[in-house]
Amino acid sequence: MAVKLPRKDMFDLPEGVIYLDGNSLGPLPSGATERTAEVIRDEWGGQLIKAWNTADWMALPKKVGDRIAGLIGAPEGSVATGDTLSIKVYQALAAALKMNPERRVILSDNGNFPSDLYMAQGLIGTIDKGYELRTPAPEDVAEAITEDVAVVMLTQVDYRSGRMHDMVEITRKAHAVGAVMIWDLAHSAGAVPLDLTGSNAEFAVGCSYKYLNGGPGAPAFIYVRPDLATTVQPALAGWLGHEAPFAMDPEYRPAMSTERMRVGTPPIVQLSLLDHALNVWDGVDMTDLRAASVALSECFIKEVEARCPQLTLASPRDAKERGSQVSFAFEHGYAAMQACIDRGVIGDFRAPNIMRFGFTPLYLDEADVIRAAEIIEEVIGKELWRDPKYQTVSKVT
Ligand SMILES: Cc1ncc(COP(=O)(O)O)c(C=O)c1O
Ligand SMILES: Nc1c(O)cccc1C(=O)C[C@H](N)C(=O)O
Repeated sequence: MAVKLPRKDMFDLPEGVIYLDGNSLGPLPSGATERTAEVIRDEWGGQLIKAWNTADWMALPKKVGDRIAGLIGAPEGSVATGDTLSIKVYQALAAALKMNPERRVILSDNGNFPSDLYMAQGLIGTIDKGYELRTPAPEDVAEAITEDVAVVMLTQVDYRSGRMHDMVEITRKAHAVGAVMIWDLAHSAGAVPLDLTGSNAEFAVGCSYKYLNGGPGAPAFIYVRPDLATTVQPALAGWLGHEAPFAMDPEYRPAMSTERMRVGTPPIVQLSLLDHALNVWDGVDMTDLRAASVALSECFIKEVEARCPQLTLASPRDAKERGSQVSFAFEHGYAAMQACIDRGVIGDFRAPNIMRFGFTPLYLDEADVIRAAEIIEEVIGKELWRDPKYQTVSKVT
């Protein structure tokens, strides 16, 4: 049975904070501290190296991958976890290029997260076979899927604007010209309903520290379409992707499953925390979540636009074209965001002028959104952002 949203009691949020940054780093799920302490004390401390077997640590990446699969419309056994998202982007891209050896074009868009583009640039430099990375504007991507494209690699929900690509339609276009499709779901997993199986995409990747609330540095995931799981060639051929890691075979023989996308030792403490964090999704219907996310975002846009004519909506106005975040452009966005944070409304800033707010119906309701809009109105209307203390830009924005 679907549970009612929000589930605020399932998170340990600080008093007096309206958290609109779960799209960058999800908050601490209740009980996660205790679960993590238990893993450290009882499993690592008490069982030492035996815990790989006695606590079944080695099975944890797959267990967590199966739970994530359930949230992204993928079958059991199709998702491997570990490493960072940047690494998983590299792995997916390297494998995808091998599937299309005659072509030399990687198509992405110029709104993609820089690390995805850097990974492509780095890989191209390493292979050194004349590959080209094309990055048209997001709205021109569909048109740019031409017969010379080897791989289309896109982030479904744009990290800055929240603009959402049509996963089914773009994948269909990619396949129509014989290109391989990779989706980065960093800003989608746990934010919008997904049907990876239905999309027919070959690969998807994502992180678990945003809407999945796995904590800073939580492991990433990679989906491989099941029919490719035993043929895809992992470029990062680590020992834990080997069919029999403890055979200590000097020859690499990939596992006959998606587990071949594993590389090295899994981060057990962080995976255990993520496994615990995923409990909040039990019984959540993603259609209900989406409906609540749209309602919160629409309410926020309406309230902020009515109160702050100085801000310009930088996200699509049509909810169908947006993920679960809303961005506003404002020349003094950095300072204004610091002033909001000081008053308990936590969003973030993305250069050059974007104030970014994430909507996570697991722990937000309409009253939070209206209160946040009131505080933003105060900051903008009274020009509180002019205070000199908000002008120094921190290392992490
Ligand atoms: C779309 C997207 N891709 C890649 C990354 C990089 O992820 P990581 O730092 O985990 O490698 C991020 C976030 O930082 C992201 O939002
Ligand atoms: N991964 C991050 C980090 O290590 C520090 C600060 C922010 C992040 C983020 O995830 C940024 C995020 N991908 C974004 O959309 O901007």
